[in-house]
Amino acid sequence: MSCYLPNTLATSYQDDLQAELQSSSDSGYGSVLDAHSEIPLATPATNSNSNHQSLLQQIRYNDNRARLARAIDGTATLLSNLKEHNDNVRPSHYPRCSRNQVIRGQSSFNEPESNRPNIRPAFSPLEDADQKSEFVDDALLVNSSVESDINVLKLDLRVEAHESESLHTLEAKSIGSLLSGRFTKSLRQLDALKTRIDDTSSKIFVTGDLNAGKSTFCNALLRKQVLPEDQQPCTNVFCEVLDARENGSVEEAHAVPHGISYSRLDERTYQTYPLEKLDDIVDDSINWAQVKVYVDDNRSIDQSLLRNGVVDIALIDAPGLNLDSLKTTAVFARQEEIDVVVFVVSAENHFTLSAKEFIWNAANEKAYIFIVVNRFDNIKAKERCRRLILEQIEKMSPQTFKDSSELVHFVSSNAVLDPFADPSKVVAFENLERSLRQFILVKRSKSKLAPAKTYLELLHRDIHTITSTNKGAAEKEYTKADQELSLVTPEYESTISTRNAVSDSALKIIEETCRSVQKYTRKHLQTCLRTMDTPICSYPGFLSAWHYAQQTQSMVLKKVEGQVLDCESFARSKTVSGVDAIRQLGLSSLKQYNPRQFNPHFMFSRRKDALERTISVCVQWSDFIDLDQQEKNGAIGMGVMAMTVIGGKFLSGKAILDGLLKIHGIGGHKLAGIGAVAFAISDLPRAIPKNVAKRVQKVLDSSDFIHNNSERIVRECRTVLNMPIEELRACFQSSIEEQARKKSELEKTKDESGTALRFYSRALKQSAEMGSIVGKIDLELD
Ligand SMILES: Nc1nc2c(ncn2[C@@H]2O[C@H](COP(=O)(O)OP(=O)(O)OP(=O)(O)O)[C@@H](O)[C@H]2O)c(=O)[nH]1
Repeated sequence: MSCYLPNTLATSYQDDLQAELQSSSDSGYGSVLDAHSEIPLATPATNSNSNHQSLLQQIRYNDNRARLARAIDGTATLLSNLKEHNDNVRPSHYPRCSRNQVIRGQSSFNEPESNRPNIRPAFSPLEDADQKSEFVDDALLVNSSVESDINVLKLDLRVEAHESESLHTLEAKSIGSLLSGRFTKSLRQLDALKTRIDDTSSKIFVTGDLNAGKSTFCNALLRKQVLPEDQQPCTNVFCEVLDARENGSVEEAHAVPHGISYSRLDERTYQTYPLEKLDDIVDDSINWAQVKVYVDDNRSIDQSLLRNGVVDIALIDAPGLNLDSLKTTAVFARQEEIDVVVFVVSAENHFTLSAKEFIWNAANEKAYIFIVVNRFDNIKAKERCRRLILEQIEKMSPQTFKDSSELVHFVSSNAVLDPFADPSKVVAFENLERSLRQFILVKRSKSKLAPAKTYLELLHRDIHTITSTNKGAAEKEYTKADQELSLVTPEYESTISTRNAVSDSALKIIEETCRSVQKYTRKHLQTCLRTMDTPICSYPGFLSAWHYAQQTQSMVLKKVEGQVLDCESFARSKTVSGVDAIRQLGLSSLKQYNPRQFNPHFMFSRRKDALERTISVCVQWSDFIDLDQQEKNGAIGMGVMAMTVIGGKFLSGKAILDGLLKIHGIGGHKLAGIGAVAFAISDLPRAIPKNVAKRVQKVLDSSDFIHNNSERIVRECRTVLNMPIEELRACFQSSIEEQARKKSELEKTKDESGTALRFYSRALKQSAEMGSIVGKIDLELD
């Protein structure tokens, strides 16, 4: 476990150290130590500064690590929210922009230009919405230019979209689902980065020419004689030196056979040896692929390399390089967990061909290599040796040569554990150790923290682009819905009130029409019935009295029926006017109103109408005598009786006459009878129309003829007039329903886009803040 200082403590301590360093004449590592000389120029004061700087770097590393860890957590939460919104609320838009817009965008992240990843400049987090709104046109659509705008959240639509779908036909849902996949992938990546920056283990890979003193160098670092040293090449197996606390504080060696994946907890994967037996194992490359050497290092964290307060370091002592081992060693050095490659070269031999090839390749991959020029004590012309070696390094790794004061050290490793050695050699080695510690931190910062920082920056640029796009789209959608609602709502309310007003007016038209028709019908029929007792046809004479009565009755009935038809005709014309008036209401108030064809001739054309207007009456004997007048003449009782006896039998005038005479003869008042008969005959032209009218009237009264017909006619008018009203209502209803549907959709859109607007505004702000924090993290530890 590493010992991290709390951030607040770290910051205050950092400030103190900074102040102290500023007051010092030395500004950094390079000026403190002449790394090319075995005899250090450092004084105790400068050594102290160097220690402080080393500690300061540790603090800064831990501070950066903690800030990146917080940024990763915050970004993961933000990304989860974006995914949740995209998955469950509404699919996100994917930006489409032109290259011009990309060029116009400026990065706001506080990072030196040279350190920025090789990506397009993103929009400033606090950029105004106008610029963004240009960015969101056709937001749902994508085109190839989008590839240059989005990095880690980029949708590879050529691969991810179904072949049959062109980019422009991808629906919002499909884009949302593709984005969701990207969010998930990015969340996984954040998780991996968090694990990576939380990982405190680090490996130093020590390689070099045969017999250059690699094992001696490792032992010097450990301040312990652990690895076998020999005059002749003896290390044939990769030896990894680890802290014994990782092995329950037991010092021992685990020899791992070829083809076996080592697991400390699984004893089947290795064979255990005491450290004293290492000589036998490291030589035996036939049986062992690698050896794990657990060593106790109880020194304080500022002295111990295995446990230095920031990282848990493992040292790997590799077999000496030759043409056979070159390939294997190069593969080993390339491993992800190798943070630092230390190349040990003998000052006496300089670089061999294998060494040159290895450094050349490793320099290309790891950029910087820490070079230990060992056995410097054996060199007399030290300056010449240093110059020659540096010239070689310049050719192999220009980067390493550039920082050679920090990365190239001329030492004598065997002096460290030699109690009689020249102290200056030990000091030189200690300076190497400090450089190595710094180098490890710098490398670690680059290998562990830099990828996290770069990824977070890229991700926040993408999140910024996507949230800007979505915010812009939501804003546009909200404004549009709001504007449309401000038109649709009053229109909808107006349609409802117009519908009510039109309905009232139409009902009024119906009532007025029906009232007028009813009034007309009643009055007309009543007048007709009152005036039908006047002779209606010419009297053909006594002998045709029966025919006269029949004709009179027929004409009376026809007259009544005619008057009913007249009323119907009046009602029809009134109805036509009413229908027209109602339709006019519809035409003036509805945009889409196509009334059905109306044929007024179909009114009153049913069989029922014909029956209602027809009167069924038969001619009767009483039609021939005016009973009122006979009563006055005193013969009523006899006449009535006689007529009752023969009533219905006479068929002609002669028969009537005979009948009348018999009636009066039987009564014994012959003369009076003859007189009465004569009167009755003479009264027939007047009596018949009067009696027929009276009887018809009676029949009509008893059958409620006027009322029934007026009701029938009015009912028909009402039925017909209701039709255009129903049409109008239906039209209004569909118009209102359409407007209500549109209104409800707009309200929903406004509500949803308002929610999205608030959500993306928040996300944009959070991303801008986090992006800015990440941008300010300076991983340079020098
Ligand atoms: N004079 C001198 N001798 C050294 C120095 N460092 C190591 N040696 C000697 O060099 C010889 C080889 O040292 P090793 O540490 O075994 O070399 P190596 O590189 O590990 O050897 P292999 O891995 O087996 O190839 C030993 O005899 C060491 O004592 C040094 O700085 N000065």
